[in-house]
This record gives sequence, C-alpha cells and structure tokens, in this order.
Amino acid sequence: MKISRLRLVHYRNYTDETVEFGDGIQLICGKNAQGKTNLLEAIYYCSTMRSHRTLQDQHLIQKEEASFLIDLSLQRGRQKEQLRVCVNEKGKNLFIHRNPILRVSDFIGEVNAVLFCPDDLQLFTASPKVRRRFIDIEISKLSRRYTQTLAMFQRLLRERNALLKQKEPDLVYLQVVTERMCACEMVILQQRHAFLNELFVFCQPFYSHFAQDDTSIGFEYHTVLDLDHLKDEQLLKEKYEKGLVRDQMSGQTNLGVHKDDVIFTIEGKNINSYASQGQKRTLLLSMKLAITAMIKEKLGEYPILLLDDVFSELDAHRCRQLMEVLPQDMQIFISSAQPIEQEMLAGKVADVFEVTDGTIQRRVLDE
Ligand SMILES: Nc1ncnc2c1ncn2[C@@H]1O[C@H](COP(=O)(O)OP(=O)(O)OP(=O)(O)O)[C@@H](O)[C@H]1O
Repeated sequence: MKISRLRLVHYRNYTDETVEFGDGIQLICGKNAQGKTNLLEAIYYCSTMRSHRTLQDQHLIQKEEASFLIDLSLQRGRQKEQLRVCVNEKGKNLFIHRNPILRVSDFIGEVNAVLFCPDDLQLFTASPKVRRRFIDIEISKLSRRYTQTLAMFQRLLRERNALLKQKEPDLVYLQVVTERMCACEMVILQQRHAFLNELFVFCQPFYSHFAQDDTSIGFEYHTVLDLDHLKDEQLLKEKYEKGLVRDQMSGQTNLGVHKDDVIFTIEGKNINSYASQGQKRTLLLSMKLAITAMIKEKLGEYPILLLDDVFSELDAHRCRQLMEVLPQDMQIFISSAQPIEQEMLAGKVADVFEVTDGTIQRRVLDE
C-alpha cells in the first residue's frame, strides 16, 4: 500500500497543500513547529479516523476555519483508490471514489498505517485503558471480525450498565445481554491473546537486532479468565452470575475484557521497574516493526509506516540499525527536525521534503 498524492485543506497549519509521494522512504524534514507531525497525523487520521494527539476533531481544523478536507490517492498493487475525508463541527463526511460512506467503521482500514511517535513510550506507564486501546487498534488492522465484535461488546456493555443503574431492572433481559456479552468476550480475549503471542514471535528478532544480545522480551496478559480457561464460556457466565449483586450495588459491570491489561517484560521482569528508557524505546520500535511484518504476512501487503521524530529518539548507531532493517518495499514516512545526511540512510534511497510553515517542497538530500 502506498500514498501517491495527498491534499490537505485547512488541516492544522496547512491552508491548501498538495504533495506527491514516491515509493520507499519519504523523509519529512523541517525546523520545529513547521507541520511535520501534522502531516503524519493527517495520514494516521485517515487510517483510524482519530488523531493520536487529540480526541477532538475540532482541534484539527485550521484556526478560524469551519472544516478541513483530506484528499488521499492510494495505490494497492495496481488498484488505485481516491479517499476523501471532510470534517466540520457536525461530524465526518467520508467518500471513496466520490461515493459517500455512511459508517465510519466501513472507512477504517482503507488506509492501513502503523505509527511510532515519541509519546508512545507512555504505553508502558499509562493506565490499562491505553494499553487496551493499543491492542484493539492494532488487531483491528488485521481482523474486521475483531473490530465488529469489539463494537458489539461495547454496545452491550453500555446497555448492561444502564440496566444495572435501574432500581428494578428486567433480570431476564439482563441475563440475555450478559450472555451475548460473554459470547463477544470469548472472541475478544482469544484474539487478544493470540495477537500478543504472535506479536512477540515477530518482535523478538527485531529487538535482538537492535540490542545485539539475547535479551528475552515478553508479556503477561491479565484477563477475566485464567489463561488455561480462555475458551471456557460457561466459566465466564458463572463469574458474571457470582458478581451480579456487586454489579447491581455499584451500578456497573466490574469484570470483563474491558478491564484487561497487559504487562510487558524484559528478561521476565516488568519493563517499568527493570528496563532503561533506551530499552523501552527499542521494544516499542520493535513492536511497531513487528506489526508491519504481521500485516504483510496476513494481508499480503505492507501497511504505511509513520515514524515521527524517530531519529531524535535513537542514537546514531540505532538510527543506522533502523534504516538497515526497514524493508525496501514499504512506504515509510520519517519526520525529522535534525539535519539528515546520506550516510545515515545506510545506502537506502529516499524522497526528501522540506516543511516550512505549512508548505511542503521536494528537495535534494545533502551529501
Ligand atoms: N488547528 C490549528 N490551526 C492552525 N495551526 C495549528 C493548529 N494546530 C496546530 N497548529 C500549528 O502547527 C504547528 C505544529 O506543527 P507540528 O506539530 O506538525 O510541528 P513539527 O514540525 O512536527 O515540529 P516538531 O519538530 O517540534 O515536532 C504549530 O505551529 C501549531 O501552532
């Protein structure tokens, strides 16, 4: 998958800018606060329908404007696709080849993008919700069934919580909702567990490449059922039955996959208490690269990789190691405020763009 052309209108500090991209590495250079991250954010927005920096679409609209527009020309093998995203205060209007797409979930996944950015390090220290969101976003790039099941589970959970808040809820209906939730949860927790297992199989070689030692990395998945009983739907239903009085007293559902967490480990120890900042960064980057490799294996083509400010996060040696490991046939956007020299690219060819105050110019790399 590759973006051949991008137009941003009233998006953040871009008034009306069109740029054509090539294959392989696309270096997005420029001083601080010129619009490099905004460009990567716009691409990521088309992939997930939300920004990685704000939950409010209004923040993405250029100051004093009423809406923004992103036009994106996408190439998948020989197929070309034209995507349009218009956002105003009323919401999102989405088009594929000028045909309106009414459900946001039908648009998500058209652009498959994996993002690495400096704030991602919070993944390890943030609340379990952030780690669940990370897992959910990444699995939804691989499985539409997962996205749909998760959406269904979230609807049922809201419904169950509303029933639990009633003084005299319809207990028969409550049980129907609970049983439907359990069915969704079996899919979700099995897919989460399988994804994490596979992620770390793909991740270990990347980590070893960067660390140049045999440090082992891993994870512990904490969910509502023991790992030996991940397929035991009956056990899950019994847990809900046992927890019903507590749920009614608190007016909410106290157990389920919406409470899951994952702990990342290095040498079997919790990454937060054991690893250096450099090791955390290396693990995170390895995880993102592993996800691109998983997508290639499962869907037959690489996603678009967005590396925001990655060079400032790594020392010169790791930068070279990163360039060496990036596949030739993946389109990769790398933003950098630091000057980039040919030597840093480890022999790779790159298209170079200079971003200045919301404008983008193609340029030649310094020797
Ligand atoms: N809604 C908006 N309207 C207009 N300008 C905006 C809006 N949101 C952000 N900006 C501007 O975008 C610029 C920041 O762009 P961006 O975050 O892409 O910087 P950057 O080039 O990645 O910088 P750095 O190298 O420091 O990360 C700032 O000048 C900011 O004021």
